Amino acid sequence: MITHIEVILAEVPTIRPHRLSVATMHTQTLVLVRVRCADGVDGWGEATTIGGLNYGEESPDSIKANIDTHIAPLLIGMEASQVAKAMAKVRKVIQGNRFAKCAIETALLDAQARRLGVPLSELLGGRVRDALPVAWTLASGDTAKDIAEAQQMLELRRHNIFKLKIGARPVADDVAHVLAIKKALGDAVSVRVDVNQAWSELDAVRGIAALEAGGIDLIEQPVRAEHKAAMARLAQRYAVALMADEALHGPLDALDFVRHDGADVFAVKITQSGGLVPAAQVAALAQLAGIGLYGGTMLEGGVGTAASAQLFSTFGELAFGTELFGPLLLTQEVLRTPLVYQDFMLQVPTGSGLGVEPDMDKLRDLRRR
Ligand SMILES: O=C(O)C[C@H]1C=CC(=O)O1
Ligand SMILES: [Mn+2]
Repeated sequence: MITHIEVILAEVPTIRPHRLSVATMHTQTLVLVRVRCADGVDGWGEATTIGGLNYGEESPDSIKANIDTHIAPLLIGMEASQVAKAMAKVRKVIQGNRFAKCAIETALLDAQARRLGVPLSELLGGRVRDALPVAWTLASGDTAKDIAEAQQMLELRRHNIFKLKIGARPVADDVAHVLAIKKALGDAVSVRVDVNQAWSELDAVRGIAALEAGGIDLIEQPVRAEHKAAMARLAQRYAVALMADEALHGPLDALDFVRHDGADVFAVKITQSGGLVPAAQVAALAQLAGIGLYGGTMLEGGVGTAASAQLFSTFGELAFGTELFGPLLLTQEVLRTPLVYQDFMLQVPTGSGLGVEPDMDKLRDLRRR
């Protein structure tokens, strides 16, 4: 039986300012959810987002308030091992709140997988890969600093895929910044961009043409999420891969993209999709339709990153890799044993459930009071 649900907000400084077109991050507010059950098993989930309300319509504060006030009371007293029944109740009664739903579903699945003594991936169809390629995001705001950071990552053999955050400056300045980095890093390195919705369709026509000619591999969410028709026109116009991110809020959006040939690649995010199970449906639609897959992040800490890794390990096709580097952007580790990044890959945890344990002493120090 589910007995307690607790939401912990923990403030963790980033290793450097992280500049997106919608926000500059100096700290990340981790949103952690702990579900406790009468049989003594605990489950953990994460609902971390970016930039308060700058990126999406749920903030750390709204997630905590809505779980505490509206979602937890629905679940207390329900059978903890019947995860699908519990989530069906939440999805029937609660509108929106995808991040909150994701954290709750993750925690229930973590607890159930621990009970069964299997990694969470085995409740999601089963893992077909034990390690995931991981991109690093260059977002210092300075071309020379970004090049030095990328070269350091290559030397450490931590990342050989780089995503550049653009869209805050004029298109020509951004293009010059990206192509200078691509030129410095060379052909063996994959360079991608994330515009985070900042361009008009006309900006995008000009920007994408220049980036494609300069050897950039992937263009993420160039136009506003609502402008799906513009995204489809761009995807059909250019050979370079176009990826949907903010426009993808779960399986129904994925179906819409499939129907309209609206994107070449999907950034699958467990929080944006509303949970691990709907995120698996997004991926299934992509695979059936021949759309490429990329494992996205909301810059979660170790709990959410492990949850995403458990799901992404089940993807048969993962042509564009993942960006599960969230814990590496933070100055503090919140797991008792950190996730392992080596040889350009994240090792998928092998223990039962998520395969990670939050460090309660650390969380006590970092939690917002
Ligand atoms: O993809 C996003 O829009 C969000 C995020 C992922 C990596 C990063 O640096 O920001
Ligand atoms: Mn993105």
